[in-house]
Amino acid sequence: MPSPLTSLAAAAAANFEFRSAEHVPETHEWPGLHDHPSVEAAAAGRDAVPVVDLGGGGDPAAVAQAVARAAEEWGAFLLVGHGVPAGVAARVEEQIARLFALPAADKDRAGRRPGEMNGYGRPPYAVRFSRLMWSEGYTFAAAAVRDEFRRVWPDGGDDYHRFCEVMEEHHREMMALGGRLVDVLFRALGLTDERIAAGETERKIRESLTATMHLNLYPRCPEPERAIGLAAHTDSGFFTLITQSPVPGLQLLRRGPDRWVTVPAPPGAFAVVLGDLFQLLTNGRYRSAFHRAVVNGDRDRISVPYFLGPPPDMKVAPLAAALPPGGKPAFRSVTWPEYLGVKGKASGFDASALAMLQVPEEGDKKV
Ligand SMILES: C=C1C[C@]23C[C@@]1(O)CC[C@H]2[C@@]12CCC[C@@](C)(C(=O)O1)[C@H]2[C@@H]3C(=O)O
Ligand SMILES: O=C(O)CCC(=O)C(=O)O
Ligand SMILES: [Fe+2]
Repeated sequence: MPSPLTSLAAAAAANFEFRSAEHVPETHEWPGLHDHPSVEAAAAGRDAVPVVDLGGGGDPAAVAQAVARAAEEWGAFLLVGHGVPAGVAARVEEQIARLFALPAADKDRAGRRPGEMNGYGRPPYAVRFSRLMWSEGYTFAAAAVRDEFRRVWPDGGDDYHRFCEVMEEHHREMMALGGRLVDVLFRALGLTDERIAAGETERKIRESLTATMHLNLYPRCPEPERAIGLAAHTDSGFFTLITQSPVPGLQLLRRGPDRWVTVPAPPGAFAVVLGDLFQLLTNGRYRSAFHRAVVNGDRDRISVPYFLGPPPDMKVAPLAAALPPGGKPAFRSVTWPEYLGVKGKASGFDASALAMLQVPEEGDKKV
């Protein structure tokens, strides 16, 4: 793991102005970005990013089969036919562009404080890296938007109210869609409708979902090959619904041969990315997706990941219904904050951290 930024470099970088940059400075230059080639998603074949259509008329069994394949092989898919009105994403993007265009002093009032998750600034895992990413971010609990954004607009006002209304509309739509998607993912695992509706754990998971939003602005970059918008990682919660500008930038790592597949960004589609806790919940059957965001030489890009996961005090364990007959859970139970602690100590920011929660199989030697 590269050493964290020195305080001097961090201070210099904090004042960095993306808009006036003609080059990528050393503080933002990432080595190893092209260790694997980047490829466009194909229309068919092994690099075709799976598309799941929830639209009416589809055979539920066929939808479940498509979701199971996507979740097992990619840990990600594009979601269409979801019923969320197109205007919601357009309004969200407009408001986020306005937020990030505010004077630095307004945004810095909401700066993320050390040890805190919420606020304006670099994403939490950025402390692990010695280089800076080509992006601005803002993280907040989706249910607390009004309190959070008083930090940016202490006096309230029209801009504040409009921003909050639009984020709340997005939150309502995404939470409803997230609940539907939990059921679809469970059905794809082979759970019966009865179990999904009435199984105690299954119901608890659906009804207690919590949501965090992280707003990303990737400013146009004069040398896009030398910078990264968001370094490669897996998300740690259950799954993430990503709204993105019609500018591709999200990439998924595919193995054998290793390559970064760029996810298309058709208007109206959400990218769904499974996180590590869903991998644990399904006893390893579904995979979290290792992904990153690249930057664009001509255009800004905005993405709005909506992270869904369990409440902080809920222990997540492999679902009984996901175990093979007579099989044992492969992982011990963990809360989301406990898992973030485990992952924070691992060498990469990916699902390999789950290995630390693995239950030794019978017959394994104790060391
Ligand atoms: C809910 C969360 C997921 C996240 C950590 C966080 O508490 C809030 C921000 C999320 C984010 C966004 C950028 C990448 C990421 C790895 C990070 O550092 O912050 C993810 C975190 C995650 O999924 O673990
Ligand atoms: O910008 C994107 O499409 C991906 C964002 C992302 O992976 C994240 O914020 O965790
Ligand atoms: Fe992510």
